[in-house]
Amino acid sequence: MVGNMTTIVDGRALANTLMAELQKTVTALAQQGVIPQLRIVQVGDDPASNIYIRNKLRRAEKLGIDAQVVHLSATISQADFMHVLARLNADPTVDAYMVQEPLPPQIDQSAVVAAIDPQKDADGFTPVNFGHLWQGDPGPVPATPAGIMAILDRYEVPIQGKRAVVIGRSKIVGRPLAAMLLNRDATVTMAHSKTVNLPAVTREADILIAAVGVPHFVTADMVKTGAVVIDVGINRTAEGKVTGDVDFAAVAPKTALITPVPRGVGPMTVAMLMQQTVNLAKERVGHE
Ligand SMILES: Nc1nc2c(c(=O)[nH]1)N[C@@H](CN(C=O)c1ccc(C(=O)N[C@@H](CCC(=O)O)C(=O)O)cc1)CN2
Repeated sequence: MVGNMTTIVDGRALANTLMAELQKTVTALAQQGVIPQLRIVQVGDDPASNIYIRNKLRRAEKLGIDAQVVHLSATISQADFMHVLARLNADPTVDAYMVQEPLPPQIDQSAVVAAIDPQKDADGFTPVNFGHLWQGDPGPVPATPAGIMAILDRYEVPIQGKRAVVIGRSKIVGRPLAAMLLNRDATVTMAHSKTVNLPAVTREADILIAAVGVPHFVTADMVKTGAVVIDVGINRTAEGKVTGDVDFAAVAPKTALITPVPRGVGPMTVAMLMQQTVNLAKERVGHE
């Protein structure tokens, strides 16, 4: 049971709405002879990555984006990997590409991200684009936090002046999301594994974002009544199901709005990647 006043976000429906809007741009580009070109670099065969990549390919095909996987061996060397990235950077037919994470241990992830051409950075992970984001002048931005901001906006959650607490400081979610919230004039706290008295910190939040990677980490006592709670967790149970970082059943009745897992933030990640690919393709055409 969820409290009367709780809104449960439907991330899949919202992603569909945004994609229907994006479809108009893709159709207009196609009329100019432009098909956005996305490449997804996959190293090895991580089962979860296979699912996410399949979702991305499906979504791209439906929209009319040409998305192709560059599949590399799990044992590829750093040097060979860098050659693949150099080829993608130099290929004028590629608008945007991303390197699916996680990467195998022999690969230096920071070096990989730094080697991506910032103008083809579908994920918004490069240091250059990260810098732009933190300067309040964003270019391409990471898809998951962009999806969270889209949820907040489409569900008309006020951000300016609100206290936002982000639990988790990853490069994919926590750090860029903190910058995005700050750019929208929230008062942002970044909490993490070394934060002292975390429940006292999270109880201050008007907007609480859990990006920890621990199932049911956020319990009801950590949440202020009437808060907005965004669950970024994708944790696999022993039964192969997906569960979030928030104890949904206990927390939801206290909230004004909450995202479920699955069908909350996850589908928005794929939608935002599509949006970013189209933006980068548009920029290329504009620059021609
Ligand atoms: N280079 C990147 N690697 C990874 C990213 C990323 O943004 N860029 N994010 C995640 C994986 N990811 C996208 O790549 C992703 C995760 C989850 C979903 C999603 O739709 N989840 C569904 C559940 C699907 C399931 O059954 O597993 C949901 O929440 O409803 C899409 C994309 C890590 N790597």
